[in-house]
Amino acid sequence: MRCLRHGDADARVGHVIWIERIMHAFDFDALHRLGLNQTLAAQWLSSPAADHSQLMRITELQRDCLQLHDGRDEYPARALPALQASLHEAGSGLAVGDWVAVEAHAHDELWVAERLAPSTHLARRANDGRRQPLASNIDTALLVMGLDHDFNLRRMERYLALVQAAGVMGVVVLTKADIGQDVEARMAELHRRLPRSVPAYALNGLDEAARADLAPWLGLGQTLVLLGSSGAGKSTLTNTLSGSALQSTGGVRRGDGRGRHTTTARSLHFCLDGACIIDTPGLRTWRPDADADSLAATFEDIEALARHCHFRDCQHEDEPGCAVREVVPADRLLNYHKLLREVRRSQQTPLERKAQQAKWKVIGKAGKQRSQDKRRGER
Ligand SMILES: Nc1nc2c(ncn2[C@@H]2O[C@H](COP(=O)(O)OP(=O)(O)OP(=O)(O)O)[C@@H](O)[C@H]2O)c(=O)[nH]1
Ligand SMILES: [Zn+2]
Repeated sequence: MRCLRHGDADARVGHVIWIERIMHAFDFDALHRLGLNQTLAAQWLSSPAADHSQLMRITELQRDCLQLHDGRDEYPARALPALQASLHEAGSGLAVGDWVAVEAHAHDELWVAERLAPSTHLARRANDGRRQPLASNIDTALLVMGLDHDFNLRRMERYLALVQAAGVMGVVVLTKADIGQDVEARMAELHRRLPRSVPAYALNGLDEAARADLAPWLGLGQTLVLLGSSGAGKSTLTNTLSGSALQSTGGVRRGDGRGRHTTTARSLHFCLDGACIIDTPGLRTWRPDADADSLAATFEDIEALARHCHFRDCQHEDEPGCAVREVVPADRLLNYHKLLREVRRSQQTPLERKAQQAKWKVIGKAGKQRSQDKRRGER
């Protein structure tokens, strides 16, 4: 992908045509196909920006260069420095999936002037502690896990907790049901461990039937992401859901069923059943991020039981009168504690982390000193 530069004659001619073409009336149907829902549409139409700019969705983002989609075509664009600054100040930033107000300025460039508040937002914590936006306006996360050696309930629980904490619906998809062992036993194990409200499917990602299984999540106007470890079957399932195996390879255009053509973006796949899938490199290597409160909300069984523990600050380890330990499976409890620790650590600023490390160092030294003293005393 490249951004347009001034003086790039060929690009400029093409661009003038784009500008004339894109400045058309609001077309809900075209944008609905890109994942726009009624709520966001109403939010847009009531904003002043709707009078003089165009609503588009970010389909790709590399440094300052953006790719935008208007439901018909893709366009390169940049974000206005003022927008970047205000988002940065709020500890946020643009992400694939954001809906934005686009202005065509005189010097034949498209500029993103505003962002519609996203309904949901997946982010990760970078090494320096900053939040790094990954994807916005996601309705459903398909949590993909293979029924082979990939199967790991603890990891599934972790994905689920963290997408739910971001307000995204988590749906468990166990792939490789055609070759997996103990499929029924593993499904039963999953149902015992996870809340009953979590939908779960075992399927063969290579089989067309997967579309029927997942139909409730694939309707028009829905946006999905697929999360899971490498080799779990995300690409395979994306291909099956988007029918790309049926399309001639290399073709980037396909009909949208209404005689019009829609350009397929690299990070955005259109499902045969109407939904779109966002797939960016960042999501592939996603390290989930959430705050302690929303995490606790997804382990509400533990939080509810904890109110009946004898001690108010019960850690549910070996305290007497613990109401949690005897009901909640030990492994789930262990996972919960591990996640909480991780979340607390990731919420620290670099300075706080340093202070904590220094504290542990002092405690460690004191411990060493004590055991040395003790040994000396024993001699
Ligand atoms: N038999 C069978 N094979 C599957 C299924 N799903 C995926 N595979 C195979 O598993 C391998 C990995 O699948 P991918 O779809 O590439 O996995 P991925 O999650 O996209 O992996 P990354 O791109 O590394 O993140 C491929 O050889 C697929 O053909 C399934 O449901 N059944
Ligand atoms: Zn307890």
